[in-house]
Amino acid sequence: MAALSMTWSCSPLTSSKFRRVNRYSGMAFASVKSTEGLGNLPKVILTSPHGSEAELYLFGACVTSWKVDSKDLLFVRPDAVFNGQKPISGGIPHCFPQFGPGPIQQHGFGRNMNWSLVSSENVEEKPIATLELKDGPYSRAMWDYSFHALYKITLDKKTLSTELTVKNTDNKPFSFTTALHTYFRNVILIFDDFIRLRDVVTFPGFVDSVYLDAPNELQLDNGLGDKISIKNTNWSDAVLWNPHLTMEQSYKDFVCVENAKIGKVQLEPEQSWTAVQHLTVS
Ligand SMILES: O=P(O)(O)OC[C@H]1O[C@@H](O)[C@H](O)[C@@H](O)[C@@H]1O
Repeated sequence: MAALSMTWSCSPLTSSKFRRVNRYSGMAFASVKSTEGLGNLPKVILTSPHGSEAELYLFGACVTSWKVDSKDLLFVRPDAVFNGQKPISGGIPHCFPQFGPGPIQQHGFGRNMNWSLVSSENVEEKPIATLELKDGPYSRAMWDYSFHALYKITLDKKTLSTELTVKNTDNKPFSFTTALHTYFRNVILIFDDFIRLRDVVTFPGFVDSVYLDAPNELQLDNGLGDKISIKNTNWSDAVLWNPHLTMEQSYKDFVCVENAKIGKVQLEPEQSWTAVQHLTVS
């Protein structure tokens, strides 16, 4: 029986002793690139060495495209505007700090403010961009609290992950509701919530439903040959929305499956809340 054994003598890793060799020479690298998108808005492109790509706008921290094998699994509505005034209607907009209608603007101001890119890195061939949003005069006029939100987007071969952390940086408690209002490209409107209920929810017409305490994995059959797993940690609720005839030109092309927190998140000063979403296509 053959065995291979190697003994290494340990010496400090100094640059004079070791020559760095590029294991992946000739291969593509993960990258995070800042550029300009539609309406001259700042855009970030994440490219994975495995060929997948994601695009996000700093305005609203909105991921507008997620391509695997050159196929975009997200959908941007044909009526979307890229003018830095109105939220981008498509991709993955944020609803923060309010989901739906209420005391402040519909779905809150998070999708209507400029976030900043605070870091970009490549970890184990995965490009990662982290965006930040803090309160300012615009948010304070509607919601008078100091907060700090971080949004980390990681791209892998077949997975797009997002991690949202909201911290209370005020000296008083606050509460909020929130969602990731994901628009999926779709043709046959079938939503298969197979993990817990083994139910299939179809979209025969207008659908606008909130599922409290939803399973932490949902499966979407987009009718285009893809099954998309929508897995989450801490997004306890789900929202399904398709506008049907109120958006006649495009309702057949998308469905929104939203990871949400409809029950309020209550944060004391210095406390934070984190929720993760993984979209994986197979
Ligand atoms: O047009 P907006 O503000 O982006 O909202 C779209 C829809 O968002 C969904 O999350 C809501 O459940 C719907 O009621 C709403 O119509």
